[in-house]
Amino acid sequence: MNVLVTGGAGFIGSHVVDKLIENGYGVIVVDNLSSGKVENLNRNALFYEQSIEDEEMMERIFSLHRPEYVFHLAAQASVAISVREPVRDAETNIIGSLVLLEKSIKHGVKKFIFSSTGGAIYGENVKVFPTPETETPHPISPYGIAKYSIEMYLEFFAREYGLKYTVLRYANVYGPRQDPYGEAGVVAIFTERMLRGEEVHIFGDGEYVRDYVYVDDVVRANLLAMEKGDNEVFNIGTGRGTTVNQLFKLLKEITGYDKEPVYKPPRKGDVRKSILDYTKAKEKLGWEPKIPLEEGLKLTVEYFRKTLE
Ligand SMILES: O=c1ccn([C@@H]2O[C@H](COP(=O)(O)OP(=O)(O)O[C@H]3O[C@H](CO)[C@H](O)[C@H](O)[C@H]3O)[C@@H](O)[C@H]2O)c(=O)[nH]1
Repeated sequence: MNVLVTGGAGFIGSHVVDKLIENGYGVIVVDNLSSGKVENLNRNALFYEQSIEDEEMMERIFSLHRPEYVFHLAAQASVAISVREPVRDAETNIIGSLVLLEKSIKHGVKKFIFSSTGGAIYGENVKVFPTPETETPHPISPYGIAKYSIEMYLEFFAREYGLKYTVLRYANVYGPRQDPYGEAGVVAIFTERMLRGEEVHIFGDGEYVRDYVYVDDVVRANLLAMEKGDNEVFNIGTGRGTTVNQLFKLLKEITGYDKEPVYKPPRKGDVRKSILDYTKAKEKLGWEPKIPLEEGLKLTVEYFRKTLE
């Protein structure tokens, strides 16, 4: 059976591809390598270096390979870039997603599994932690706005054309292959800098709380969504909050880093706290996180050590 993974050369997408191939699926990857890397690509996947906005090419790929499932992970993934360049963000995250949705309907895709954001969708005025899906989204960045728009488009396409979908709202995903050079992905950034013996910067007082979820757990949620959770939205997080200061300490111990952090002014637009309630995913997808933070960080450090050798 053929499945399509957009963003399959990226951090999370490439892990989804690996698992699908391990399970015997024929995997077609569409990735324009804007942030994805060829090294991440599974050699048993069929690869198109292609932007999802390219309607003609998407038509060709869908009619040639007839994917039964679409895992949509291609995105302009930086919140900061979305603030600076909302048009570019919308071209990929809104228009690109719409092209895929149209093709999915036209070619009879069985299910569309959409990677959304838990971190950027609920906004600043949340009162309940861990936050459940019943909290009304109030995205405060073009990135969050685009992700939420696609969630609403999915609802529309389901009602109007019977498209089946599942939305997965991720917490802060970390693990092997996360890019340590971007502006986001604090675990990758800290790990790389500590292993190189470089300065580590903490923005603000370091008391900003996030919910860090290991990439393998996120992959499992994607595969479970093939069978379950039709036309529903799920938080994929751990329900556990960790401050940047705590994260620094944990990684310092694992890597053997011997310097103190350097505190910098707070980063614009950072929410103080984000923790996701995953009760619904547990009940309806049979999903729960399996890798505790300490273990996931060890696995991540091991990976980064190897890439530096
Ligand atoms: O060098 C750094 C980098 C980050 N941070 C802090 O670490 C925390 C986490 O920052 P990230 O950039 O890793 O992630 P965000 O919480 O900003 O999350 C955003 O980036 C994520 C990427 O990992 C996801 O895309 C998520 O949906 C989106 O909201 C923040 O308090 C940030 O200020 C530092 O102190 N120093």
